[in-house]
Amino acid sequence: MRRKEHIITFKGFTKKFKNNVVGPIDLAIEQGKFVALLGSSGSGKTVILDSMMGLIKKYKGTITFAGYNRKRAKSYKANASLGVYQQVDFSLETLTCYDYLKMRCNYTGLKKENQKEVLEFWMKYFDLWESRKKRIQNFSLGMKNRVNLILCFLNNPDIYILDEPGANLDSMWRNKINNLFRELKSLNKTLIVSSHNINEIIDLIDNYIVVYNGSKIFEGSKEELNIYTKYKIFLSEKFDVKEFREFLDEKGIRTFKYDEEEISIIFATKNLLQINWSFLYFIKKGIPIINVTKLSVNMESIHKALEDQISFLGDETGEVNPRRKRVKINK
Ligand SMILES: Nc1ncnc2c1ncn2[C@@H]1O[C@H](COP(=O)(O)OP(=O)(O)OP(=O)(O)O)[C@@H](O)[C@H]1O
Repeated sequence: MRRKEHIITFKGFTKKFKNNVVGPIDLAIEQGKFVALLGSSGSGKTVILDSMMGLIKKYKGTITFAGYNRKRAKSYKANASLGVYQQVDFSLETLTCYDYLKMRCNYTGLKKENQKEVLEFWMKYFDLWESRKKRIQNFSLGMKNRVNLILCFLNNPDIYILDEPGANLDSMWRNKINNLFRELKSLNKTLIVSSHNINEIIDLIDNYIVVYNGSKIFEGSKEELNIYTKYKIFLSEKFDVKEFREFLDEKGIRTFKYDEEEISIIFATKNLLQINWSFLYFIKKGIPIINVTKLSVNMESIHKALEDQISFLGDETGEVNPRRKRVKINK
């Protein structure tokens, strides 16, 4: 069997702040995998990502990134294979889009003779070529976000770190980015995406890392996370809810809220194929299906999926020692 190659590792990583601590955290990210780093606001995602990128240097433990120890001076060399997406605020940026991106090309070490071709390709891809002579500060939020996205592709990196990539983008752009991610996957690139909401790319994710109050509470695959996808199905007429629930129950599919007024019911599946059972049921009954909506996977559903595996020290009332807010790691 091929040995797993870990392109990023955290060993005993601990970052202390005055009133808080992130860690200790151990992580191992395999080359070619897409990893979602999930956690509610303030759980530690940015601290983890900034440390991964080498922006935070003072911490306990060891981080290796593309073969470099992040604490070593030469670790900046690892950034040649790194593409980062963060929401940069361009409100004070007086350069035109083209000039700004050209300047950023110089930082990435992209050869001068290749810069024009690369810039033209990505600006056309993200539909900014026509606006290349306009100042970025006057761009719409969506356009600024696309400039941010271009930044992470300029140096054709092997590792991508993206912090909330779907924000301020409409569905057309999110689909386009999804296709781009699919291509990156086929090229064996590694991608770490941090998000509150992972709906758009859920099908592309191999592994999940979930953090809570500065601790890692889960690291593993979607199957291990035991997360299911919820669907809401709308019917054209009333049906025997009890019988429908029993039918799905037999197939191992959980059902949730029935809304009598809109005649809809929510059910949850572990794989896409299971949806067909509900279609089959209503087709057999001759009840027309009006619509089926995929509901979002949010932090609430992730915490629910982990409920059985974790026991929180402290409670909702906040009676936790803020300096050592810990949860048991169950892996
Ligand atoms: N420079 C800092 N000084 C003091 N505390 C900090 C600092 N940076 C982060 N923290 C604390 O560390 C914890 C983790 O913060 P972090 O920004 O990593 O959360 P996050 O998961 O990225 O949240 P969000 O989704 O809102 O961006 C928080 O309690 C935060 O207050």
